[in-house]
Amino acid sequence: MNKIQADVVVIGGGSAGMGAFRAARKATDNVYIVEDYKFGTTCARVGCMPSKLLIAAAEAAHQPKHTAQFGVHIDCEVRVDGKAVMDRVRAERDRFVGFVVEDVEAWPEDKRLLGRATFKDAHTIVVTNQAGEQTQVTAKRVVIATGSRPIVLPAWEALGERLIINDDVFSWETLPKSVAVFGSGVIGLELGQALARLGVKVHVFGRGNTIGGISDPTVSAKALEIFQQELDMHLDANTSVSLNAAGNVEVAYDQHGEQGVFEAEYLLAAIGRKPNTDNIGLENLPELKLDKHGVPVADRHTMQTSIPHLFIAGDASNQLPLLHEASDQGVIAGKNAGTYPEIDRGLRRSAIGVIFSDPQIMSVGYRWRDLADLYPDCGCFAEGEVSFHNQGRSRVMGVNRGMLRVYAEQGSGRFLGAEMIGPAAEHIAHLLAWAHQQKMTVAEMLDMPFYHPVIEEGVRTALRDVNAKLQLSADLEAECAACPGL
Ligand SMILES: Cc1cc2nc3c(=O)[nH]c(=O)nc-3n(C[C@H](O)[C@H](O)[C@H](O)COP(=O)(O)OP(=O)(O)OC[C@H]3O[C@@H](n4cnc5c(N)ncnc54)[C@H](O)[C@@H]3O)c2cc1C
Ligand SMILES: NC(=O)c1ccc[n+]([C@@H]2O[C@H](COP(=O)([O-])OP(=O)(O)OC[C@H]3O[C@@H](n4cnc5c(N)ncnc54)[C@H](O)[C@@H]3O)[C@@H](O)[C@H]2O)c1
Repeated sequence: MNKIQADVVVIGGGSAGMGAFRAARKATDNVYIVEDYKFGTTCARVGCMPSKLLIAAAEAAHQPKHTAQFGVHIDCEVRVDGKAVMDRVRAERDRFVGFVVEDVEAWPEDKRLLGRATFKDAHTIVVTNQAGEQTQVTAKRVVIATGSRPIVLPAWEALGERLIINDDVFSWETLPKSVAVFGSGVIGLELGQALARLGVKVHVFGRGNTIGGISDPTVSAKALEIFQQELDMHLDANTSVSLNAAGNVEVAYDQHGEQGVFEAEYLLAAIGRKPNTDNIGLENLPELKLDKHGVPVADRHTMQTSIPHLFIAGDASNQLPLLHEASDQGVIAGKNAGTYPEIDRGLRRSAIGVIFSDPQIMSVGYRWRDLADLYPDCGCFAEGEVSFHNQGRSRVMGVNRGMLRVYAEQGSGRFLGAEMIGPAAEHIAHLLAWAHQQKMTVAEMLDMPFYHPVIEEGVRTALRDVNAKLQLSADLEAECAACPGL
């Protein structure tokens, strides 16, 4: 067996692992990165980028069919060429992946190991490549950046190749006729709506009437109302899944007494993702503290686990499975692994999440659910809102669907967070996340300029609404700082 002595080994060559490798190399050259499958990252290869390419095609197909409200009529058929759609998705995707791979190939070849890494003990990692050859890396410090994988229910395994995950969608040569999407979270909404707008027959099956992970009941109800107008959704159905005689997937469902059967070419599993920490030999590290999901517990500012020389980053950490978080966490973990035992608290930014459905969904800072837990029954957070139905610019543009709700702290008037479905949510999310990270009060936000007529004037309306409900005083601020959930 080949044997290597390393200062740092990074397990996983995705966005978090790449950030960790670069950051660790600032402290020492003796850093190795191990990738089990292919360099190129989940985000570029089968995640963020190809999903947004598919959504862009869907928007192009959707818009010409919805011009009549402006008195503009396109009196010809919109034709979707499934093969051309998927050709563009894959070609553009490959271009993005190409840039990532170029970066990786600029790194020293001997420091890049291809194969599956597993822990033998807290300093020893065995890497097994596809030919079955093994390399043993003895490392002073380790970063786990192994990402996540889709959850697949055991009952679905019998569907064989009719069961698909996001990776499969982006290798399609053309569009299928029908897909049963399981999960009405981020992936289910983004891919389900895009496929439906491209002419694929789609039914979405969810659980507990939740949609897009929205926690605010008012925003969630609005989102349900909007998406139910466009998509066939069964968000709280009992389902049973089988293969029929034609080899297609058959979903029999019962949604509160309404029964039906949906036949589809594929079942897309989008019911959440699971960190890749259950298959890397962590059982050989008995001193490692794990949470109830079997994921190593880590300090969010240092990414250090309970084994001081072991760090974790990205989806593997199960903290916030998003691309910018994976990159930030990777840099923090890699830097600290490079300089250990000297470690620093890295920058963790305000939370921001965007779903690229139409309308878009976003959340910033604390979600409504978090606040209900932090301030239970003490009345310490106030809520304000705006409906986009009569919002000036949104009506002008015919995108006047949705609702923004903002939250602020009593006493201090500090802006705490927001949830929204509606127009330009990806941009409004940034505006609000920057204000949140700056710890601005609602009054300070209202002192900022708002142009006319813009969709952001809706933000001002929501801020004014919450402002009117705020009571500001040092006494109340102290009282709220002592709320039982904080
Ligand atoms: C369909 C989809 C759309 C998405 N869209 C967005 C979006 O729009 N915006 C956003 O912010 N986020 C989005 N995400 C989430 C984002 O892609 C992830 O949060 C991010 O890619 C995680 O990066 P990572 O480095 O943790 O994992 P990855 O990039 O998956 O890297 C982990 C790597 O570790 C390797 N590995 C695993 N086990 C081992 C082992 N034992 N040994 C060696 N190597 C191993 C894997 O092969 C993989 O290459 C999306 C995800 C999906 C699935
Ligand atoms: N725009 C983005 O930033 C973006 C896009 C895609 C993916 N992602 C990342 O990928 C992660 C995974 O996405 P996801 O959509 O798979 O997970 P998710 O957690 O967003 O949604 C899963 C959904 O599946 C439902 N569900 C659970 N069990 C079910 C069952 N048995 N039957 C039907 N529904 C069931 C849940 O109620 C939930 O609504 C996200 O958390 C996000 O971090 C981000």
